[in-house]
Amino acid sequence: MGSEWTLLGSFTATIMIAYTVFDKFIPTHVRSYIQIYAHKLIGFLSPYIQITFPEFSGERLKHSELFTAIQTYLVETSSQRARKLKAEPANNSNSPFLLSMDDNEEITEIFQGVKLWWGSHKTMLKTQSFSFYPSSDEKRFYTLTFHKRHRDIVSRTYIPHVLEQGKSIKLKNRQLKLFTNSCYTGWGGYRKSKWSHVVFEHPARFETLAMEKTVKEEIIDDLLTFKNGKEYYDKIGKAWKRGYLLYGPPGTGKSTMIAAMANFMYYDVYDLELTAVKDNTQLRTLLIETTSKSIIVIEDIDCSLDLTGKRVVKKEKEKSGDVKDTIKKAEEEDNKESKVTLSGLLNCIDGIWSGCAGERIIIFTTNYVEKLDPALIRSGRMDKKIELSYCGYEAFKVLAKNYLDVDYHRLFSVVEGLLEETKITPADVAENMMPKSKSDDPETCLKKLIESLKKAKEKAEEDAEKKAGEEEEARLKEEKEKEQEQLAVEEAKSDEKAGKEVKENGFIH
Ligand SMILES: Nc1ncnc2c1ncn2[C@@H]1O[C@H](COP(=O)(O)OP(=O)(O)OP(=O)(O)O)[C@@H](O)[C@H]1O
Ligand SMILES: [Mg+2]
Repeated sequence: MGSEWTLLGSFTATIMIAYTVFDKFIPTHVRSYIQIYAHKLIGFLSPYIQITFPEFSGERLKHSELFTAIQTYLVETSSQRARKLKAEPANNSNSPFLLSMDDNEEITEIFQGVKLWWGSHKTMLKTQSFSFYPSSDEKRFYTLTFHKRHRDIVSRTYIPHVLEQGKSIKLKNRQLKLFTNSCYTGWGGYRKSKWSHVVFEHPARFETLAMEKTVKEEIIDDLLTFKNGKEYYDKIGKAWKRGYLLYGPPGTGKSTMIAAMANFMYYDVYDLELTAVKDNTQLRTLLIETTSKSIIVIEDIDCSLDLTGKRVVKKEKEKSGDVKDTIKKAEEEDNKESKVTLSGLLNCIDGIWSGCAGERIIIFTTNYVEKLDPALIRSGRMDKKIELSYCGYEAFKVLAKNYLDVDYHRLFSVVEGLLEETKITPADVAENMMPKSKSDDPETCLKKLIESLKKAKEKAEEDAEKKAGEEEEARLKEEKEKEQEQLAVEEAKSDEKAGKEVKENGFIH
């Protein structure tokens, strides 16, 4: 700032020193007069404007969201520039502590060619009352100083920019949550389902997801377009939502992709277990309770809902093997209480889309896409269908980088050849390639993988041969049956003919 400001600074400092020195001797009402006139004098002489952002606002002294957003913004921008910093514990997993501008510290910032000064301050209120909380008497505030000719740009552009940035940084730094719904019995024996959550700390990222590069990029683009599409969705009059269907055999990375999406978008995950929801009404309540910027996941949709609307307990069936018992149990349960139906689910999804503002993604996963009702996966409900399939060479290279930290190895070409002839899931490739001891180098691990790929290939060939043999046997059997049928028809015909002749001629040759 110019010499004018320096002069003013010294003048203010002198006033402040005088104010501090005589603090104890001057009565409160005289002090406040001095304060008012000192500020008026400064305001009259100075071409600069100062805005104060207090930590608490309103009659009930609510924590100001404005202050929090500025604080977050300044933590990100000031820690590089401020010379007096303070370290505070952070409650996110990115870093154990946060560095922010210390009290009574000032930093400068240039925004669109405009110079601005941010100051961080703290005052102590002198209260008579006793408090257990020493910090409750502290009043913190930020000041923003700028030349009065920039008043418009600061109020119309800069402050909204700081608030928006602060909010988005806060969102990025918050801890993601994984919600699951569980059943409990409320008053009067009424069964309810409610969300409970844990911190979501899945390490999956798109970079470590093994799949074709082009498909991966397409999905990332789609997610980014969705994230930045608020205005577009408003313009076309559509709720800001997107539905994904992930399908493919077990172990191809459907759940891993959901975790990667959540980390990429910074969205909470609501893992909805339909079998723990009593009826359609409860389902609606659960979905309405979800917040925006979230991913609602219904895994194995074909197992959670029968497409005629009747719930089945396929997973249990598979586990126990005792089909009759499980069906009986499921029937008993169904008799005891109502159930979520396909139409109920569809209504809830459409309801939540139109009824709740805010960005939401809903993801269904299935191993059997062909079993799903077309109504469930029609465009508008499921906007994008993503197939996760067996491991190809590109996906293998990502896994090799993840697990062995190699970009290339002479054995890659052998693996490539075998992958073209074998169907193996990324989960199996990962399992076979993972080093089992410290002495396992990339070569050993790749050889192990090659061995299991060869075995898988042999087994597939054997299975194919067996299947071809069975098909041939079935074909021959069918042909033989047809021949016998034909023979029987012909015999019947000749018997009929002979019978006619006997009738007409009255004798047998
Ligand atoms: N495409 C992939 N990229 C990286 N890792 C993968 C991939 N697919 C599978 N994996 C690995 O295999 C494990 C199992 O994968 P995941 O649970 O995502 O499969 P899924 O498709 O959800 O299977 P399911 O249909 O049985 O639920 C994961 O923990 C991950 O380590
Ligand atoms: Mg899964």
